[in-house]
Amino acid sequence: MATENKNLSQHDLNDLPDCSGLRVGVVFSEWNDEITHALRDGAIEVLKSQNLSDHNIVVKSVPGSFELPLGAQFLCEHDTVDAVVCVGSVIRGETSHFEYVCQGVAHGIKDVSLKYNKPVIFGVLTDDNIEQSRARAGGKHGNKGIEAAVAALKMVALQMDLSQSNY
Ligand SMILES: Nc1c(NC[C@H](O)[C@H](O)[C@H](O)CO)[nH]c(=O)[nH]c1=O
Ligand SMILES: CC(=O)[C@@H](O)COP(=O)(O)O
Repeated sequence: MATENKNLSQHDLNDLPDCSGLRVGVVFSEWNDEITHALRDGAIEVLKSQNLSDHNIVVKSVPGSFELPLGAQFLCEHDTVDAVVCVGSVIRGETSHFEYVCQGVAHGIKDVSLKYNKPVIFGVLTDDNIEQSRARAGGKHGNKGIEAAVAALKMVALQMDLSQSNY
């Protein structure tokens, strides 16, 4: 569903189980920090709204979006997080570097998620210009950081449900 004219950050978390015992990492990149800080803060807002303690929201930064997968892997390797939310902002420049960064971070995040068998969420904006980014980091199209944190909690709930079911 295209984002155009839609706020995709509207969500219903009422069907989530108690999240107060969860520990979730938020890894954000420093490139385009006007955008990434808004995404980061939106993600943290969701986690706090679901009663995660400040101690259990592990916030780390990396230089750029290309480093998000390794930052997430560091957390999975050295911490007991139940999920990791990765947020970044990649904005197209003059060269094909944009394509390589976007592909690398998308595949990298997916790979870490599967390697550690836990939700590692792709909350990375891949925009043609800063206006598109602003619209998706708290503007008319919502906040992709919120969406990413919602996805993380829903995937943890799914994993916990299936691990406890006696099928
Ligand atoms: N141009 C953007 C970058 N570029 C930097 C890379 O992400 C990476 O840090 C560098 O290639 C060293 O490995 N990163 C963003 O997050 N956003 C951009 O728009
Ligand atoms: C996504 C990027 O790395 C890009 O913003 C860098 O800009 P340029 O392609 O003009 O070097």
